[in-house]
Amino acid sequence: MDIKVANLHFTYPTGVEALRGIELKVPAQSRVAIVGANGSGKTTLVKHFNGLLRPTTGTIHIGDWKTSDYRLSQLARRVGYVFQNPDEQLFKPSVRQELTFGPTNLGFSSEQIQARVDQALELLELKHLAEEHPADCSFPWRKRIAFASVVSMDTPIIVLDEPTTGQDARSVRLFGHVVDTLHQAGKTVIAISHDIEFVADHFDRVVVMYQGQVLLDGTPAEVFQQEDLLERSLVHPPQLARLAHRLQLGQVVTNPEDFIEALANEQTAQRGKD
Ligand SMILES: Nc1ncnc2c1ncn2[C@@H]1O[C@H](COP(=O)(O)OP(=O)(O)OP(=O)(O)O)[C@@H](O)[C@H]1O
Repeated sequence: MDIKVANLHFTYPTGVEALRGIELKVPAQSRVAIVGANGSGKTTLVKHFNGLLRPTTGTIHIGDWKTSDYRLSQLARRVGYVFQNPDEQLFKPSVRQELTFGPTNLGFSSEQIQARVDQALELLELKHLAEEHPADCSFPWRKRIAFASVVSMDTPIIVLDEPTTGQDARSVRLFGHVVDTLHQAGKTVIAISHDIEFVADHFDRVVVMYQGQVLLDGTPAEVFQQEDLLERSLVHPPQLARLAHRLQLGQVVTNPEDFIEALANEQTAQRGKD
């Protein structure tokens, strides 16, 4: 299901002009990371996708739905939103009930609900906590529960706001695996993230925001070579990309395999010159 944002402006009641003319098209089954400095408008933008915020001017289409024509509860069928702070999201007395709430509200049959809840518990490795109260779990686990409670809704689009904050390396790897699995299942995953290695490893497209506008939009390789513009938006390319740049390897690399290949190519080229 495509997302189309046209000339989106949003001003908070306080007068802060948070979005200033956003144009964005996200085709179905995309993996898009939104990066940028604090206050650049990332959260304000994604909150428009599921109707948590409504445009001051401009339009958003989710598939054939213009969001301004639909209620929040209707948009929840198409866009699942995982809050940055899980405590804004979790309110049920057990993890299982938390995961059951969304699909129940969407009107799935009890068998479908059971299947979705079991899949989400399995995918996010939460089975052992199914009967626990979310409030008794630590912050990283509450974030994981919040993530699972949106996965269980089985929406075609999932938005993650800073998913890896506070997570250890193992959980970051798991979250990356979940992003890849959702993508393979045909879903669009959009993540706001300051974790640039996570972005480089699991997303095909990077949108850089700056002062309420889209500053850069492209593949990780295209975006990470724009060092000057990234500097302005306080985004640091992944360490490997910076190292490759310092070594003048002549291409943008974001993973170890590409780095080794680029280094080997460079050495071969050097030997050819000697
Ligand atoms: N509820 C609000 N009321 C008034 N102004 C707000 C509100 N939420 C955000 N803002 C302002 O809108 C601008 C964009 O904020 P937003 O949270 O969208 O940025 P962000 O890029 O997501 O930042 P962060 O990385 O810190 O989450 C900022 O100037 C922020 O102070």
